[in-house]
Amino acid sequence: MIDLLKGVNLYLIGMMGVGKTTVGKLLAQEVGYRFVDTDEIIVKAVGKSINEIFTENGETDFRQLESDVLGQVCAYTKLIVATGGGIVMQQQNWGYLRHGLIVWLDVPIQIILERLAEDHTRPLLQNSDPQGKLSSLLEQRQHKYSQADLHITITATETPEEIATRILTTIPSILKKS
Ligand SMILES: Nc1ncnc2c1ncn2[C@@H]1O[C@H](COP(=O)(O)OP(=O)(O)O)[C@@H](O)[C@H]1O
Ligand SMILES: O=C(O)C1=C[C@@H](OP(=O)(O)O)[C@@H](O)[C@H](O)C1
Ligand SMILES: [Mg+2]
Repeated sequence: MIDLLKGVNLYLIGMMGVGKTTVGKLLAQEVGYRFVDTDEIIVKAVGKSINEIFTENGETDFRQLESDVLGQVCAYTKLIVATGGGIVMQQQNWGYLRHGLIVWLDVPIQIILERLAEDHTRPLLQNSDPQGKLSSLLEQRQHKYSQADLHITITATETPEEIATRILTTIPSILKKS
């Protein structure tokens, strides 16, 4: 697998809560790549949580930081990159993502809601109608996510380990196509 990838980065995209950060760490271990998370880099660079950045700086600033970080990250090789769910909405970001292989983790909204029910770290869901918000975000984003090289549809019972294994077993088929 490592030989097949030839150092090419893997970018995980998809809605918040689909498991990009969790599965990304496992993939990095399996492939022997470094793991990076664009949210984590932003938090370290700014010295504020994602919630604080959204509240104090605003989403527009966050999106600029996200693009800056992605632009810097894509200069490196041998990375598994977990992105934030909204990264697909800036056209400029696709130029960066296309440096590597793009994997869309696709999980039904109902499962995401259950996973994030007690989570307060996603500012876009801190309102009275998280289900409505997730639905409208997915509607805006779905056609962007669908431009990934690999679409992984995840069931309610699939573990992060099983998902990582499935991604790694499917990659050879998309590499042959390109
Ligand atoms: N396959 C899975 N099965 C059950 N829970 C999961 C799975 N993948 C992720 N989670 C949980 O869902 C939450 C969101 O996962 P996370 O990796 O942060 O998603 P993302 O980075 O896509 O927002 C975390 O609590 C994580 O432990
Ligand atoms: O979907 C989004 O717009 C966001 C997703 C979050 O990352 P995760 O997808 O890792 O939760 C984080 O970047 C921010 O809260 C905004
Ligand atoms: Mg994440």
